[in-house]
Formats: sequence, C-alpha cells, structure tokens
Amino acid sequence: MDQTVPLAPMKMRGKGVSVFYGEKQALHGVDLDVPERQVTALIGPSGCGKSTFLRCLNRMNDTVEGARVEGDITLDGEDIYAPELDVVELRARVGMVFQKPNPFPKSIFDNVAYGPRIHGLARGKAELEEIVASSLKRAGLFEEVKDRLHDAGTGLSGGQQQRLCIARAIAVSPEVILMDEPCSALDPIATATVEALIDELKQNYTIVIVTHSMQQAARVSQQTAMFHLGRIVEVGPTEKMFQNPDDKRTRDYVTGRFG
Ligand SMILES: Nc1ncnc2c1ncn2[C@@H]1O[C@H](COP(=O)(O)OP(=O)(O)OP(=O)(O)O)[C@@H](O)[C@H]1O
Repeated sequence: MDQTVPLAPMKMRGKGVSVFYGEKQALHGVDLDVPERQVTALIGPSGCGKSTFLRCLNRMNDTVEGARVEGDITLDGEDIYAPELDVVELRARVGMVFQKPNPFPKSIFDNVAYGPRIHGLARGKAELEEIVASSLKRAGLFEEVKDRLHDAGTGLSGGQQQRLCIARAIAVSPEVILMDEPCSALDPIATATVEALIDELKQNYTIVIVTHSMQQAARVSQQTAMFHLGRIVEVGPTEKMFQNPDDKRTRDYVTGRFG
C-alpha cells in the first residue's frame, strides 16, 4: 500500500507507535508519515486512538499519568523521544490547538504574547507587539480585535476564541500544528472561518487534524489516515480515501455506514 502523498517531504514520521494507558493498549504499532506543509486528517470511530496518536506527536502523553509510548517518532529526522530532547522546545516546534477553545484568563494581547515571552522571542516591546499583531493577522482575527487587545480573551465568541488559540500557537513560530477537533465547539459559520484558515495556514505549517466531520476531512486535508481499534487500517491521499478507498472499513466510515 502506498503510505505517502507523492512529492512532499516528510516532516514527521511515526513508526511502530504503541501507547499504553496502564494495562490498556490504546495504539498498536501505528506507522504514519506526515507530509510537510500539507494537512493530514485522522479519522475513525470514537475511541480508536486518533487523539492518542496526535498527542504522541508533541509528547502531550507525557503529561498523562500512567501513559507509556513505544516506537519511533521523528521530526525532521530527529527522535522526539530522545532522552536529551527538550520537551518545552519540542512543543514550541509542534504546537497544539484543542477541541474546546481554552484562552488563558488574560487579555487578548497577553494570550498571544505568552509563548514569545517565555521563549524570549522578542527583544523589546515593539518586537513583541509586532509578533502579536502578525500572529493575530495570520489567524484571521486581527481586524476584529485590534481596538480591544487589552480586553479579556475569554470575552470573545467561541469562533474568535478558537482563532485566538490558533494565534497563540502560531506566535512561537511552530513548524507543525496539531488540532484536536478544533471546530467541534463552533457553529457552522465559525467552522467555515477556521477551515478557510487551516487551508491558508498549510502554506507555512504542517498540520495534523483530528476530526469527526467527514466533510471537514474532505475539505481541508490532502492526506487522510483511517484509524480503527488502535490501528491505522488505511492511509492515502484524501481524494482516494473518500472516492475509492481500498478498505471496506474506510468505505463504510466515510459514507456514514459504519456500525
Ligand atoms: N488518559 C487516559 N487514560 C486511560 N485510557 C485512555 C486515556 N485517554 C484515552 N484512553 C483510551 O484510549 C483509547 C483511545 O482513545 P482516544 O481518545 O485516543 O480515541 P479517539 O479516537 O481520539 O476518540 P474520540 O474520537 O472519541 O475522541 C480509548 O479506549 C480511550 O478510552
């Protein structure tokens, strides 16, 4: 089976990835390559391990008590589980946007400035302001908030909050952005705005998105991986996965017949 989308270099590679939560094995030897500057969608029925795999890509499972990860995952060929690797640095390179918008209880400005401040990315006030403005612009939010940057981030609408969280992720110049059902708490209009943004962001970032919406996977991704019971049953170019999948489980799932 062809596991890759042709011509794109691989930004991240997972090989034989298994994850255990205590005694329970949630992933069984998953292989998945993530092409650079493309959107990879992870799909599959609830509990099949999509979020678990996503969290392996920036070692968020390290924060889950009792979780153990086996196998190899590389970023630009570097082992992200190497003992000497700085996890804080890794999470700046591989950022994350969660299901529920989770702005800090701080101003819009401070939400975006948070990462650059802790990573020492700005040499002064003007540079920090520039990073905040450009991150908000790239997240498609600047025009809506430019006159109230010092208001609370939590006062924004759900869709605006999610774009604020995307701006916060972008502000530390990540290379990869992981998104765990980023639109599940949003209405259709805010969803369309975030999807358009994802499409634009792929020019500069590699994106991996977990989604339950088949329409969303089809609209935003170039590569799709179908998970089932902790394994990948099929991975390929999104168009093929939706129009002519090899595996019956993929076919049933993308057409809504999965029982
Ligand atoms: N912190 C945890 N402790 C114990 N088991 C967990 C934990 N997180 C996930 N699991 C289990 O691991 C399996 C995979 O879960 P995961 O959340 O990765 O699936 P998913 O495909 O993302 O599901 P969903 O689509 O419902 O979000 C499930 O059986 C789940 O119950």
